[in-house]
Amino acid sequence: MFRAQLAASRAVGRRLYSTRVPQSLFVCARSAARHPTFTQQSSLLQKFGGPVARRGYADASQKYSRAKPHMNIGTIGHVDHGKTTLTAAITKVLAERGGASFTDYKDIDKAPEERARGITINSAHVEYETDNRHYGHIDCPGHADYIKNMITGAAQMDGAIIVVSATDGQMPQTREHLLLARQVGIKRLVVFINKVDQISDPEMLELVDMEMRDLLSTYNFDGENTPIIMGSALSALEGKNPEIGASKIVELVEACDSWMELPPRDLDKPFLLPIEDTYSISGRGTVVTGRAERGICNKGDEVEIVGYGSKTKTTLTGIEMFHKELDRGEAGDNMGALLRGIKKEQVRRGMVLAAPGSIKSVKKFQAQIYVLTKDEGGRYTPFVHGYSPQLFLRTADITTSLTWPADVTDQDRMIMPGDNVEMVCSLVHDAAAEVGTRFTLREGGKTVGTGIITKVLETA
Ligand SMILES: Nc1nc2c(ncn2[C@@H]2O[C@H](COP(=O)(O)OP(=O)(O)OP(=O)(O)O)[C@@H](O)[C@H]2O)c(=O)[nH]1
Ligand SMILES: [Mg+2]
Repeated sequence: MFRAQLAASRAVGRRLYSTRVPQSLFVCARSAARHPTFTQQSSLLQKFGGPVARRGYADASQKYSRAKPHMNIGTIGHVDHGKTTLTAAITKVLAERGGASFTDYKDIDKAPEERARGITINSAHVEYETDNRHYGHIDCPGHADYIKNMITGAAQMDGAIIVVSATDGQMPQTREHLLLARQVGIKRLVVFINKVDQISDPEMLELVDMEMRDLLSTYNFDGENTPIIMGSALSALEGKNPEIGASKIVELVEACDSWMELPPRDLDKPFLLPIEDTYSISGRGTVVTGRAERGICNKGDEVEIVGYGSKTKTTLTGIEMFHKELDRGEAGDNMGALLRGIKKEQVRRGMVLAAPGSIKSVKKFQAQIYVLTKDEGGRYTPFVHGYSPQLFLRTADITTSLTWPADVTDQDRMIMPGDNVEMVCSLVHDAAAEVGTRFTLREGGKTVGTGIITKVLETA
């Protein structure tokens, strides 16, 4: 039965794509074999496309359309609360309405190339369209061990759907993810209370609703007005109980459209793209991927690779998004960028691609840091001057030592969970950063603090 559903939604997906491109897809498929786009050749295939793109149908004649505004959202929340099921359900329901190609649960969670390359569970990307918007959607893993991925995944989000199981209510990672969402600049969330098929007592649902509104307010979100949708992702995915299944997915997507605001894109600022991943494409060069944080870039532009001791100039020879070529990339785009004459070894995750001279790489800075409490998933015990956690800044992951600024007289003072302190961070490697850049501190699989740079003390 499932297979029939899959085939049906793929047929919808095919129709959708074939109306977008003037040629029949089979022609595309043939020409794609001769002129594959560079993301197609890379293992990005799974990450950046629905079944159509993944099977190699897209080709260079498919230009990325900017007809609808693009927004990056995703599912966050506690482990097993149903984030992946919900992601699959959204693509299924929208595929039936012609706005997506169905990506099944197993395709999101167990991407074959992830297995082949031996990466642990990574954030997975899917795309879909509503009447008003084009969404890129990241499904974040909820397990505490995968929080590192969640941080870089969440860093690409303009808005998020926080999934809470009605059977459990809010859990430690519900809180941790809310804090991280705040940290990475997400302003508005939509709540999906999942698994309502398992709840018979409406008061229980009311309680989860109230608790979530409180929690949202605690983390400075608009607890009162945030849309909360109650439904069952599994029912929607299995095509059962439409009153808590498909219709709730439609409500959820409408809530995303109306409540989440398109973020202002910093188009006037110099171009900056934090590098998330790198790929080597035989015969063409090296591709870096990530979400452009600010500015615009054009094919042929000169760019600089900054961080980890590098300050290398190169030329941007190709730009792609969701397997479609672009002449221009802009802030908010989740893109692949082809670099001229750069070897894969010269670039790595954590570096940035930037307009030449627009950002410096720093080694030491002063920052305002909030130390998480144990209830927020942080440390149970205080730490002292000299403490060395991992610092996550954009896509970079660097060991740092934390010390008191010289003007603090009591240098032996302990830093308690829940403290808000100004400290000096000395990095083992340099990273592109400036005043106002936010970061997270982690230790042994836990987020222990979050911070913002207030003063640069030493550049690379
Ligand atoms: N009864 C019921 N079960 C559900 C529902 N949604 C998801 N599940 C089940 O809950 C389990 C976890 O679902 P996932 O979608 O994998 O959860 P997740 O949040 O992505 O989990 P992680 O990625 O590991 O954090 C699976 O067994 C699902 O079938 C629902 O609406 N009702
Ligand atoms: Mg999942």
